Amino acid sequence: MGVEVTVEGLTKSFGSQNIWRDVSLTLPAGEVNALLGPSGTGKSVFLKTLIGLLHPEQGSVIIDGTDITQCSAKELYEIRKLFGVLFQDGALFGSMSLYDNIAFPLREHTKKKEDEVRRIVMEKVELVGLAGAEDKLPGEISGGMRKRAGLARALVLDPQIILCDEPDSGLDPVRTAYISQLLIDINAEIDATILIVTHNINIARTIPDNIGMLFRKELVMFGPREQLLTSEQPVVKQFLSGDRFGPIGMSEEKDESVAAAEAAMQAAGISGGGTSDDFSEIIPQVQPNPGMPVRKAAIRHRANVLNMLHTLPENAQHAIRNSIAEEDRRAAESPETSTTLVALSQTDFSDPNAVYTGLPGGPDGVYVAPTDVHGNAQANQATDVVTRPDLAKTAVAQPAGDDAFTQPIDTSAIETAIIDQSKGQGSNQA
Ligand SMILES: Nc1ncnc2c1ncn2[C@@H]1O[C@H](COP(=O)(O)OP(=O)(O)OP(=O)(O)O)[C@@H](O)[C@H]1O
Repeated sequence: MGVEVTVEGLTKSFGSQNIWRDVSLTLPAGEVNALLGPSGTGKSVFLKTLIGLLHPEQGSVIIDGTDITQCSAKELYEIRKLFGVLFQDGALFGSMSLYDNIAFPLREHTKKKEDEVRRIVMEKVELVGLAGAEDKLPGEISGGMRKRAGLARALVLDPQIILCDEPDSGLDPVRTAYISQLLIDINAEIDATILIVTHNINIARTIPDNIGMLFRKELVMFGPREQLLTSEQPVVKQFLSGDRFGPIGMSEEKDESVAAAEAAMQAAGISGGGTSDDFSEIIPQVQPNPGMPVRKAAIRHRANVLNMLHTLPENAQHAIRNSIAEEDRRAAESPETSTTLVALSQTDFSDPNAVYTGLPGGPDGVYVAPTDVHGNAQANQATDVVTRPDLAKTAVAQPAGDDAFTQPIDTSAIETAIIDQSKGQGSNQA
C-alpha cells in the first residue's frame, strides 16, 4: 500500500525570495492528489521538497515515520527508493534507448540480473503502451511517448509514492486523457500514493481524490476534490474557469486600479476569456479500466471523507453526497464490471469468514466486494468498507441515500466487533 506523506508548516525560500510558507497537508496513503496553482507559485519546488531535492527553511515532511528534512543522507537515499518521479519533460537520457532509460533505476539501485531487469522493463513498457518502441532514442519519438517512457521509468522500482510534474504538458487532450487513465489504473494496481502537479482543469475535475491549490505563497486549500471544485473563493473560481478577470494576474498580484478596470469591463459584459462551465457540477471521477482491481484508496477515501464531511462547507457536502450516490448507482447497475466502490447490504459481521471470504483484493488492506460473502453480486442498499481486522482500523456500514451521510461515522462499534471476532477465531487470512 502507498505511504502517507505528512507535510507540516513547510516554508521554502531562495535567498530573499519566499516561495511559499507554512504549508501543511497530508497526502493520504494510496490516494490520488492534485496540486494546482498559477505559474510560478512553487508547485515544482514543492515536489522537489517532498523528495528532498530541495531543503525547506522550516517545517517537516514525514514519510514512513522519517522526517526527510532532518534525516541523514543515507536515510534520505533509502526513502527516495519509495518514490517514482515523472518530471515535466520526462527527463530521459538523450543518448540512451528507451529500454536503457527505463532500466536505469533498476541497474542503479538494485542488484537484479539482466534477465530480471528485462522482465520488469518489458512489463512497464507494455503497461504504458510503448511495446515495439523500446529501442528508439528519446529524440526519435513524440512528446507523448517520452512522457510515457518517463512514467515507465518512474514505475520500475515499484514506488509507493508517485510524483508527476505536469503529466499533460505538451500533450493533446486525448493523450492527456490516456495518461490520466493510466495513472488511475496504476493506482488501482499498486495502490501507490500519487501527487499530480497540473494546470489541467480536466485532470483536476476527473482524476484526483483530493485537490490543493497554491496561491500568493500559501496553500489556499487542500481537501476532497468536491471541496475545491465547489469553492466560492474568487481565486479558485478564476483559476478553474481560466478567466483573466479575478485576483490572479499575469504577474503574481494585480494592483487595485487594474482590478477596478477589470471589474468595470466585466460589468459591461466584456469576456475575460474564461469558460462558463459550472464546476460545482461534479463530473464522475475516472475509474480503473475493466479488468483492473478495485481502487482500494477509493474505499479509504470514502471513509475519510465521510468522517470529515460535517467539517466541510455545505455545498461541498452536497457535492460529495451526490458523488457517492452516483458511484453507488453505477456500481449497482453493473456490479460485474464496475471497479468503483461497490455497495453491499449483507455483510455478516457476526461471521468472521464473512469479512474475508469471496472478497476481492489483496491480503493487505481494505476490501470492497462486488459480490456478497457467498460470491453473489449485490445491489446497494448499504455501503460496507471492511478492512482486515488484524491490520485494520476502519469499518463502515451506512445505509445509502442522502440522510446516511449527514453525521460523522462512528466506526468504533464495528471495529471492536470485528477485532473481538478475530481474536476469538484465530486466523484472519483470506
Ligand atoms: N533552484 C532554484 N533557485 C532559485 N529559484 C528557483 C529555483 N527553483 C525554482 N525557483 C523559483 O521558484 C519559483 C517557483 O517555481 P516553480 O517552478 O516551482 O513554479 P511552478 O508553480 O511549478 O510554475 P509552473 O506552473 O510555471 O511550472 C519561481 O520563481 C522560480 O524561479
